Amino acid sequence: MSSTDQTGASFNTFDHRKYRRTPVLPKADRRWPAKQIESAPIWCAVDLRDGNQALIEPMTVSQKQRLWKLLVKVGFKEIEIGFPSASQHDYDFCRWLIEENQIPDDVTIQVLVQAREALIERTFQALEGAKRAVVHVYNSTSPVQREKVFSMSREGIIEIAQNGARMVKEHAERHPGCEWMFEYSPESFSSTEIDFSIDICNAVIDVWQPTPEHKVIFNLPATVECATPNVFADQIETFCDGINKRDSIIVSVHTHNDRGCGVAAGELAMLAGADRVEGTLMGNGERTGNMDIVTMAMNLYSQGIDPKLDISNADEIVRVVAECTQIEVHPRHPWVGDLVYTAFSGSHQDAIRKCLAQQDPSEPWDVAYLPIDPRDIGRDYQSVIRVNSQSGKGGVAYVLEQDYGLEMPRWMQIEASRAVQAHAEESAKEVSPNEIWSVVEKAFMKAPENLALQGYSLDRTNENEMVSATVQNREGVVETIKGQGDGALSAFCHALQQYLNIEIEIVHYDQHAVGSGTDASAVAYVQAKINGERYSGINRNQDTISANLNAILVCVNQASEKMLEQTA
Ligand SMILES: CC(=O)SCCNC(=O)CCNC(=O)[C@H](O)C(C)(C)COP(=O)(O)OP(=O)(O)OC[C@H]1O[C@@H](n2cnc3c(N)ncnc32)[C@H](O)[C@@H]1OP(=O)(O)O
Ligand SMILES: CC(C)C(=O)C(=O)O
Ligand SMILES: [Mg+2]
Repeated sequence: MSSTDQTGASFNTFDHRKYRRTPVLPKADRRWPAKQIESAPIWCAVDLRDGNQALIEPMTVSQKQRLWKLLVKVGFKEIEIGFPSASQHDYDFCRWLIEENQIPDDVTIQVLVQAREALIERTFQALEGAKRAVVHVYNSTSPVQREKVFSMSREGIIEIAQNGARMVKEHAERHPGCEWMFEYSPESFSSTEIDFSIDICNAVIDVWQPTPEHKVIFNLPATVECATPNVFADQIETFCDGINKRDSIIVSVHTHNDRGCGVAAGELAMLAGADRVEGTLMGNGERTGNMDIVTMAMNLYSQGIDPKLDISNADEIVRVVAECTQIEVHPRHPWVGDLVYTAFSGSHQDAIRKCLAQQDPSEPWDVAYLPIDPRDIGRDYQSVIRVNSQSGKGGVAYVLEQDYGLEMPRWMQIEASRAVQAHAEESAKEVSPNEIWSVVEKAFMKAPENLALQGYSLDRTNENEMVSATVQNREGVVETIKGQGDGALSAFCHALQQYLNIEIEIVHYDQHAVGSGTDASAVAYVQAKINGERYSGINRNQDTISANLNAILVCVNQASEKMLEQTA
């Protein structure tokens, strides 16, 4: 297939010449780049409308009810509940909210409607009995919509907007029992010439006559995201500068994510003057979705700004949204995906483990690779470090410390990590904490029992420790061996040296307690050079000396096994 450009030349498929660049506004007084976001915007959740209209199977009333309850729980004070004139489901849902008193006093519902008489009438029927509501009316304003969809001049499009605004106002006046608020969206704002966007909104102002006490909302959508976020920010700043009665207007933005910058555009729009942000949880919505409110709220949170939304139970949010929309959340979704606080790679694990160990709970969060404390959103540290073939000693050490209480010295971490790495490479899979333990147990704790310790006694004379130990060999013969040294470990090595006729030199030795009180035990780590080769052993025991002697026995047994293999 081919099409033609303005000069009559044909385009191929995947031919970039087919597309036009979005112009950048010639703006001399750009102020937004020097600003910072200081506080959360007024949030409006549009999950039940924009999110819903994009689903393969729109939500049932009961799914909407569930999502509504979640939105209220998360703390939204403005919630667009649907397009009641478009479907019976949306109408019934609106009636349920009102008739069943489901709307908390501090929450305002919002409904969307086209600028069309019959639809506006039906919308007000749906809102009968509401205490407070935002009626959101829209029509599209961009050149392509004007020329190809509506076949109208700018004047005709302004007339649609003014008629819609007038009808909404008149209906509201007929229902004085409700505290009404009006919202107008020049749909496709981001693709509309900025002077026309300002003109059409000023024309709506003429109808609605807002005041600082009774403001109206102008919601400026990037209906289809078509440029870099800075271009959108320029449009918002220019709009804020040019609109009449700015003090009577709440400037709202509603970005979509076609280029993957929905959140960035929303954030830059706030710098440019937007007061309010519409979006959805995890960004469900038309095509690539709406602006993701969870992401923007967490972006604020991670900068020390109160997002005015409670994302502390992220897993519940993810679960309910996925169940209601039937769309899974990607495991790498910003802030709330399953894998976003998990490090597999060695150097990341090492840095995280060191930083977590130094993090003072009374100091600001300062942990490499973890932009927030995962516990803030209900995640635990358990899953922060996971091990596969990309992992290093830090990860293995972290898992063994967290799950099994082993505080391995650095040299032992290196040994353990080698064994786990070899296992991971062989299996080509993630290695679970259980498997890590099994690998370490097999390699360093459970060497074949060529020699087993049955008991020992110590006798200290002058500077020397005398050890007398009962050992059983693989044939079941029990013997008492004796040695002396400047401590129990060296005395035991001396005894083993004589008994087995081998050379033993302790290269590393460490030990620590695990637990406290009657549950306390000791863990000993020993690395020994036996007949010129290094072996490492770990033993955990109620008794510290037994832990030490057993750890050296692991090394000796490994060496014996190797010697047996070599002579076989
Ligand atoms: C960017 C957005 O998300 S906008 C919101 C979009 N959401 C939805 O459309 C979901 C709900 N909508 C619907 O279910 C249907 O569109 C309904 C029930 C509201 C209306 O359905 P229908 O009357 O069958 O018509 P349809 O939506 O196709 O309307 C197109 C007509 O309305 C006109 N129209 C479209 N939008 C608007 C508007 N905002 N204001 C005034 N007229 C409009 C069109 O020009 C067209 O007119 P024509 O029939 O004279 O050619
Ligand atoms: C109705 C409007 C606000 C909309 O959803 C959009 O333009 O994306
Ligand atoms: Mg939208």
